Amino acid sequence: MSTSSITTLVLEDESLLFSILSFCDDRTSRNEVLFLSKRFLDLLTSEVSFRWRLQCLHIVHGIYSPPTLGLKQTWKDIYLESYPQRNLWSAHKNSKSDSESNKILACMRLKPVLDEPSEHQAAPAEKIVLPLHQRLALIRMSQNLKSNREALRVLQMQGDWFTAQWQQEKSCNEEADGKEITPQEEVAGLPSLIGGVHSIDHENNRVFVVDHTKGLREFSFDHVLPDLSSQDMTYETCARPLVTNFVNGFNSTCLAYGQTGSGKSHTMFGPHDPSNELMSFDQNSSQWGIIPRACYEVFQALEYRQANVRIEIDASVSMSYIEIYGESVSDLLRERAPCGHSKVAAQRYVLDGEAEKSVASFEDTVKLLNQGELQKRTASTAMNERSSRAHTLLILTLKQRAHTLGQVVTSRLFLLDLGGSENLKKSKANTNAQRTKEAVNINLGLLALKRCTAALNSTTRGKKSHVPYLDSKLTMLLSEGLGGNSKSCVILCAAQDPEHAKETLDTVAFGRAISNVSNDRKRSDEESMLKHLLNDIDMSIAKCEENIRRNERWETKTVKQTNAYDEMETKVTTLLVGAESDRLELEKLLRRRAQLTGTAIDIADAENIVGFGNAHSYGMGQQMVPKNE
Ligand SMILES: Nc1ncnc2c1ncn2[C@@H]1O[C@H](COP(=O)(O)OP(=O)(O)OP(=O)(O)O)[C@@H](O)[C@H]1O
Repeated sequence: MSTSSITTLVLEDESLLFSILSFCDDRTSRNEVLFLSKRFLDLLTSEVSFRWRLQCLHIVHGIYSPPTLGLKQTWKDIYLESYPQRNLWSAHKNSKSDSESNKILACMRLKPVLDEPSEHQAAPAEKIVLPLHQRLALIRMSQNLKSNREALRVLQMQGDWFTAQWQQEKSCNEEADGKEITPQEEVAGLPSLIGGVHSIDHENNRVFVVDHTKGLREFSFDHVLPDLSSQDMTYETCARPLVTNFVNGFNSTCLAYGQTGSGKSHTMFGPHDPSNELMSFDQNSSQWGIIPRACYEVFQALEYRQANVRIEIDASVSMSYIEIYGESVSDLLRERAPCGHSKVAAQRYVLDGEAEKSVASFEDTVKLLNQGELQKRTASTAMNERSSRAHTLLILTLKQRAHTLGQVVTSRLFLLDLGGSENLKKSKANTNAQRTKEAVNINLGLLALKRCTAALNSTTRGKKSHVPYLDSKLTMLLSEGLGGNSKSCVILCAAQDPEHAKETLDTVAFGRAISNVSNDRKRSDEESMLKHLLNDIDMSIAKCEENIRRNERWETKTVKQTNAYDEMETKVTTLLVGAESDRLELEKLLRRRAQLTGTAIDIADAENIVGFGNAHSYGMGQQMVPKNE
């Protein structure tokens, strides 16, 4: 019997063995069957069996599952996640598999500490004195102690807190020198820690960071990768579930966040070879980053499916490779040509798939990746020899049509290498106008990203807050991955070195905020990717209209002026006032909506849109026909 038929048997009729039992009449054979059934049941709950079941789901139902396991993953976990999706490709739809809320995964990857200080390293960090309660917490954690009392005893034994010995030494020194110890000297004498990553608890995925202002702080993530995690482990843990999701017809987003030089490009693309500008994906595949690995796996999965899977699914892949530099979005596959016919319409051009190039194999994607690589803005700074000077977004689009389903299912995989947040002094970008402009553009995009994350986590009067996706091109393009309909993972890249403590703390704090955001994972079918953005604008328009209705009122003014015959006359003018700022906001939103939908309205044409020229309901500062007194 083949593996797939065994698995089908296992899946579809687990009670078969029990039916066999009921047929056994003599005692010996009954015992034998009981023994066999126990072994069979052991097998059923073993990891091997779950692997078989996944194979069966793939072959019979066309549900793709990864070929290998990630960090702390089991086949059972993957099976339990995949099984509810078994009707994805059938005409009979399972609503649970079609829409599901899931939180954004946050994974932390720490750059290994350099043995020798590099020439780009900043000044050494100051020492930080921790408050007593944090110091006790640290001892409790490192020595697995249950109470503060036990931790205090350890601290006293270590003799490095306010022990009798320390107090004695202090007073002796004071007497000998005949002078009082200043508060600064007192602090210097206390046990202290240097800032940065203090320790990592891999078992429970926790990171402890020491910061100047806040002392010791603890952060928990979905995964904290080991210090020397390989590219392979990073991919398996952070990106492979997203690729699986993408092949099964859902949108996925993976982005690398962190300060400059913390390893984002290393994680997303792989190490850069200075002797060869082009990435050589045919060699040294162990060093490939997430992007080449994801492209490779997608084509492998499609090939396997074509050869082995019973459901017939036609699939085509295309790729866009985009650079976001401030408010301009350019196409790396078209020699950095601006996307769209205007700056404002750029994101529409990208989200509508107009920057896509079709790719038939992994080799095709490598060619395009290399083409884009040559166009990227990179430069040497004091923090990174080859620093990305813009945000880079790669979008894989997969269009699939299962013969059983009829309709086309479109899924997108967004892979983003964000520009690094940068302290201008540290990176010495402030000495060069161009570098400064680049850093400011990067930081502005990241700031907008943080604002969106904060809004996604907050509520006003029990309702979800407005998310300012429209504040920057970066957040507009990322709206699917942040609070949209995509399965998302953020890789938090950070340096462990003490001089980067503040930036590391900033990265982990962002990670904590983003990991509280939930996305509503849905199949996008042929829906426009813009729907999400448009919904957001429509909500804002509705809010503005409500404010206008509530606050706007007619105000009558008496104005004295000379008429055409040089005579003084008094005119009564009636104006709509009270919602001027909402009116301006409404105008802005209507413009944005028009740009996104491609209906290039001129605001003069907006007369027909509610709120413009409709004096009964709104009428922006409209003057009524003056009446002579
Ligand atoms: N996990 C790692 N293992 C080994 N080397 C690493 C790792 N992470 C980063 N590096 C090295 O550190 C240097 C800086 O990394 P990288 O260029 O990826 O940083 P970045 O975060 O993309 O910076 P920027 O935002 O300035 O572009 C590179 O030489 C890279 O090879």
